[in-house]
Amino acid sequence: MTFAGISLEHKQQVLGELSLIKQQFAAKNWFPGTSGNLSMRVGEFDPEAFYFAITASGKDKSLTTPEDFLFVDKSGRAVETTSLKPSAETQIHCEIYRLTGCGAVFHVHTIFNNLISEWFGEAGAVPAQGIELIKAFNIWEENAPISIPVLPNYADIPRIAELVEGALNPAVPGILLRNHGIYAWGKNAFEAKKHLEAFEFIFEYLYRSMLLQNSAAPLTLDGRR
Ligand SMILES: CSCCC(=O)C(=O)COP(=O)(O)O
Ligand SMILES: [Zn+2]
Repeated sequence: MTFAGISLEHKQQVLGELSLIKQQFAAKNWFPGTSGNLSMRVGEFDPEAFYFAITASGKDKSLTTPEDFLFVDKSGRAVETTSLKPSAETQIHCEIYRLTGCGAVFHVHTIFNNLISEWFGEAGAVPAQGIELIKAFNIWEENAPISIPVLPNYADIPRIAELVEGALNPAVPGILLRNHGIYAWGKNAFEAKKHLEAFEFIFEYLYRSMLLQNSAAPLTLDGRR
């Protein structure tokens, strides 16, 4: 046993899963300039005491090293002796776990999530409707509208973390930070990854559909403008 009765085998299984996902996201160029952070809970969820593995701060996340992750408690404090620093955005992960009881939280910066969060930043939410991939969020209603919250991108992370509770949309497992990136979560790493991929599809779809709507007059039936 290690901290809080968590077995070494369970810790290693979590680190293996996170490491694989980190490599998969890096292959999509989802960690430009050391941005992004990933976490996965270890052990059962208890709002009073939970633990998770999280990426160390400031690392090149396209590399795989023995110093990629560390374990923290519900306050974001390291629970084992380490020289590693947890992600600068650990407080946001803590708040998402506390409020949702989820099993994994993934954060990436992409061009599409930045552009869309900025475009709708003033409104405080991104509206989307009629996009098939909302089924990834377990929304099966035909043509259902969804609303993805956007929080301000304060430099002071605890200031952002305290806004998470008021912004959560129980139907939508994600929150955007304006002109910064997205946090997506799920009951486990598989689900959090599925949700993140669906969000990124939706952002690219919205971006391209806005471009199309603003492009030149539609073609006539014979292909001329
Ligand atoms: C280099 S991007 C600025 C920090 C950030 O937004 C991020 O996602 C990465 O921070 P971390 O401390 O998790 O490496
Ligand atoms: Zn970030």
